[in-house]
Amino acid sequence: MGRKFFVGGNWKCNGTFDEVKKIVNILNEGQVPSQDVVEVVVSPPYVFIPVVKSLLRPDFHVAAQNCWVKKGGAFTGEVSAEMLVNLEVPWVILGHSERRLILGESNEFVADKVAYALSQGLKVIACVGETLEQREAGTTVEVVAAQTKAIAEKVKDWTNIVLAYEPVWAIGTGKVASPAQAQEVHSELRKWLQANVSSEVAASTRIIYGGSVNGANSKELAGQPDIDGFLVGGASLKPEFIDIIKSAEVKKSA
Ligand SMILES: O=C(CO)COP(=O)(O)O
Repeated sequence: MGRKFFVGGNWKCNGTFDEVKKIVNILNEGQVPSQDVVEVVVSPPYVFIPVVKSLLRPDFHVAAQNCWVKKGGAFTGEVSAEMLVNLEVPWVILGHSERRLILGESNEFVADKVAYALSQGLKVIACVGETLEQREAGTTVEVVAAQTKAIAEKVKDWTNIVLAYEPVWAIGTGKVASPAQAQEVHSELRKWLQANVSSEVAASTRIIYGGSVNGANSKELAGQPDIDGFLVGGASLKPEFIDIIKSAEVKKSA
């Protein structure tokens, strides 16, 4: 199958110029498995992308945290996919729950963004996930399937998509999904892809987990068969991000 382990660090709206340079130093000094074993991407706020790109070790790559839904133009405050391509930013995170819930991005809007970013040559980390209310109502699988379906309706080629399952109740709360809870949803997402897209896409698409991942819980999560990596928030700003990257070794020896 060959799904290479993927670890993304989502810095969200954090950091000063000096703090960002410090984080990059920590990353540059970290001893991690080779690029054959793990793909590492960090996602600074837009304004820090150039400095991070210029200082970051060449085996780690950069992602933007969002981009505009279509070609740039008169859209004050937005950054277009073409601009990211122009700056040689290879990845973009789209559909993060903070954008869905705080900024009101719908499943369709996120799907349009994914399709447009891919059409411009970007690789996309597409996020899905349920709220606590939805989990308690027993609708988790329905919710993530609807989010994934909206994307599948607008995208034919899944080669450049990583799907990130991020339960909203686990984000920034310290309440990590148990390995079994995360595995269950990842397995359902893979089954959904198999039934609705293709067996090939189901087998090859990386499904990564996000929500209170840290250096202490990443190994056990990585041991689950359908967890192909992580999207890390808070802990990606700390030295333990290196330990999370190292959890890729669990897969290698599996
Ligand atoms: O939202 C996340 C990554 O995109 C997860 O955030 P935390 O790791 O801080 O819970």
